[in-house]
Amino acid sequence: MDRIRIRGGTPLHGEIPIYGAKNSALKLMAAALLTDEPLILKNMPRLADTRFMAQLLAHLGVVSEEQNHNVLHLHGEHLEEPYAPYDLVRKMRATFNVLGPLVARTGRAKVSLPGGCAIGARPVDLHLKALEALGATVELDEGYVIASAPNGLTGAEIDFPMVSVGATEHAMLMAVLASGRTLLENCAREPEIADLADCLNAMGAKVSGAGTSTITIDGVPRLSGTTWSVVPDRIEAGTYAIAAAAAGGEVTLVKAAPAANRALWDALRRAGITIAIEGENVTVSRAPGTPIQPVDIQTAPWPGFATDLQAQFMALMALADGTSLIRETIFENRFMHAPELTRLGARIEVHGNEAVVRGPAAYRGAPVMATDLRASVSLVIAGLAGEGETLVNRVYHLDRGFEHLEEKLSRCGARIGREKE
Ligand SMILES: CC(=O)N[C@H]1[C@@H](OP(=O)(O)OP(=O)(O)OC[C@H]2O[C@@H](n3ccc(=O)[nH]c3=O)[C@H](O)[C@@H]2O)O[C@H](CO)[C@@H](O)[C@@H]1O
Ligand SMILES: C=C(OP(=O)(O)O)C(=O)O
Repeated sequence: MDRIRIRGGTPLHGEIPIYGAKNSALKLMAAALLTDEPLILKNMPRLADTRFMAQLLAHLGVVSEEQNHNVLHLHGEHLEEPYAPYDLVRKMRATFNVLGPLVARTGRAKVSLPGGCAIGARPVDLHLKALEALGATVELDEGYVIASAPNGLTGAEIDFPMVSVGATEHAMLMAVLASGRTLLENCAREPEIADLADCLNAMGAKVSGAGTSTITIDGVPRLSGTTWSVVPDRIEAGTYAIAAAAAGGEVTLVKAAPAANRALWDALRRAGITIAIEGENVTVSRAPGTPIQPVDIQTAPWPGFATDLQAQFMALMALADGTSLIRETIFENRFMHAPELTRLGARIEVHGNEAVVRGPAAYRGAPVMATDLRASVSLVIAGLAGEGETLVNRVYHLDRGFEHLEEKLSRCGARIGREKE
């Protein structure tokens, strides 16, 4: 297993290109199941998660081929048995999104309940209710969902009782091939949802309202292939922005889709970090030694502060000149980074869904354990900002969501490398 070694204390200077969004790419890949024509995805991130999704799709009959570095060609001309076994679904959440497209295209599917970051219970009840509302019968049997709609899915009105990114996307992936109109209410509004809707429309679907709380879908009998470019990864961009704020220096994030991260820019500015937005690029700067102000944040569905940036922001707030309060409202167990940040010198008390972060702390390097994807990168940020050597173990979590992390940071002057444990 790999681990990452960081010698901290060096400010970051340079440019970091932002790649395509993992959380969009995975759902776009699932859309390949909806058509017998090729779906070509450009600006694809090369991650453990996208490789894993490609394996699952291959098992289902979608042939995938990397055409060059960031272009993935997917072709589901003839699907295999619509069965997604536990071993191919357990590692991550987005694999579950094959269920709806399989039922929509083939009339049935058997898909294992999903895995993903262990940041909460993460039920899939809303996904299953959407599938039932569209007319499928759904049974649970020994950890598998068995769904059937032999005569196809039928449009329906679905009012989600809570905002869910995955359920909104999954319902769209089902309803595009249903007969008649589907109205989705209380939808998530994340930029990745509009990306998926726009790609589906380019395939011939009729989806309107994505990016607002109400999405209307007029089903079509078949979809064609298309070529689509994945939106930039706002979480990757936000992570490097916070790294530059914590370590000091000046970093330009290239093709960073700044409009997707307004809540973060606002929080960083309140913390005293300079954020300059020019077109699609963002320059983040803090002169080393300039104090960081404490800022309270609360995670919320987009356009609120992203839960996927909460751990990274906590690593920054530990350095702030005073106490900040971080409230996590999306997942009930997303503070696993707090004890690891504490090992590096942070002072954090967790009470239920609130963390009180008492700054200013001076991070000092130590061996730490990555517990989930964004928690892992918060430890990298603390390592970069601190003195001495930090060893981040269990790096496979990081590889789920960050491509070329060490290379991108090294090019900005960080002393960071990967080694075998
Ligand atoms: C692959 C992917 O895109 N993952 C993202 C997606 O996860 P994911 O799609 O799993 O997150 P959701 O928006 O669905 O989860 C929000 C909340 O709803 C709950 N819930 C969700 C579905 C359901 O059927 N029942 C239910 O109770 C969840 O447990 C959670 O408490 O959005 C999250 C919130 O922005 C991000 O942190 C994840 O990085
Ligand atoms: C929680 C995440 O991913 P997943 O939903 O796949 O677990 C994430 O990307 O931060």
